[in-house]
Amino acid sequence: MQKRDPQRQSVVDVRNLTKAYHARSLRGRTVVEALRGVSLHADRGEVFGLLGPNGAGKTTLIKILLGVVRSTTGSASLFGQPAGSSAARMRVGYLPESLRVDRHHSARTALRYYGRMSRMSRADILRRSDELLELVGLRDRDRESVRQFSKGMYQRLGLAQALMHDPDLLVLDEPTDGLDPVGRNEVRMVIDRLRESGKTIFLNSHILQEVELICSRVAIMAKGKICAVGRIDELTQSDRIEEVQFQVALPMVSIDILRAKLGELFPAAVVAEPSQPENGGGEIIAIEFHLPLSSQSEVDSAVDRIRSAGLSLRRLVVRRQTLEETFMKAVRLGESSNAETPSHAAQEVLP
Ligand SMILES: Nc1ncnc2c1ncn2[C@@H]1O[C@H](COP(=O)(O)OP(=O)(O)OP(=O)(O)O)[C@@H](O)[C@H]1O
Repeated sequence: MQKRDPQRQSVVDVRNLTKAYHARSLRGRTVVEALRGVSLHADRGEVFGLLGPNGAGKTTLIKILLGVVRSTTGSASLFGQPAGSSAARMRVGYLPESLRVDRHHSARTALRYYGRMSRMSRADILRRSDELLELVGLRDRDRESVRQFSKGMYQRLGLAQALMHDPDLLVLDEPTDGLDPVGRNEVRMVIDRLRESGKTIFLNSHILQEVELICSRVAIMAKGKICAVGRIDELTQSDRIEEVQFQVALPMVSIDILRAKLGELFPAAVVAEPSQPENGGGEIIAIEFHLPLSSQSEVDSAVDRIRSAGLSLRRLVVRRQTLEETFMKAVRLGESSNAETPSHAAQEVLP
């Protein structure tokens, strides 16, 4: 069980949050339990990622944090203030999934507009716009119509608008969705700079690769519950090995001899490929096989056995669990068991 560092400043603190939507349909009144006892926290300077399949409850959780939707039970606070209170709202910036900026705006006039909405003074709007246009790399394009912007530029402008009132927490809904690799990289770089400057970022994304690159911690949600939460290396148990593939070779033997030798050494070996004679003349016979190993020490001892049997190790591929595999496992488990028991990394201690 993980202990939280008491020195860390909690920014987002969610405890036993539930949300039931009451909806009317042709079948009468229905209740949708969008959140069913969600607890999580994000600390200052963290980039926290929320992952989950459609309908998991991510947007509902974000809406509660922003004070747009009220929870049914439980608590959500930002900087120790109830989510939705004006004290909490003042410290949050939000980039929605599809920000709409009127096409007649330039980056500069759009920021002026958002600054006025935040009741900033003219001088502050000017100063802040300069800083932010620099930060998001739009300083040279600040007077062009946003009509000419690429999606990546548009999204960077979105980040700048969310930062106008200098919030300490940024909530980003699918910040890199629909961007090409260059656009994603640009947005990622801005997020990195913000993290370095001490901002906390809470983002919702379904692009696992992206989350892996950006986030320091993630929570995986399914059916309104958290099924796993922790650092990516904890969740993927980065020391945990999924599959090990070997290629070994022996000179001047037949494939049958090599197979027999392998069978003696590793009865559990699954031979993947028939032998490929090398050197044209078939003097070296190589064979590929998989072993069901799950730890580095098992790999080490398999390598020792291969060497002491006089075999030459040609290739060794150790495949570890990816975030996608972790995600799929966590979601499947969460959906089948209603996520009553979160994975071990989920059992973080709340103070
Ligand atoms: N206003 C609403 N009224 C009734 N049901 C709702 C409402 N908003 C969301 N829901 C339901 O609550 C559940 C969670 O929805 P939510 O939008 O929070 O999920 P999500 O993880 O954000 O999904 P997606 O990735 O598709 O946006 C879904 O079953 C959804 O249909």
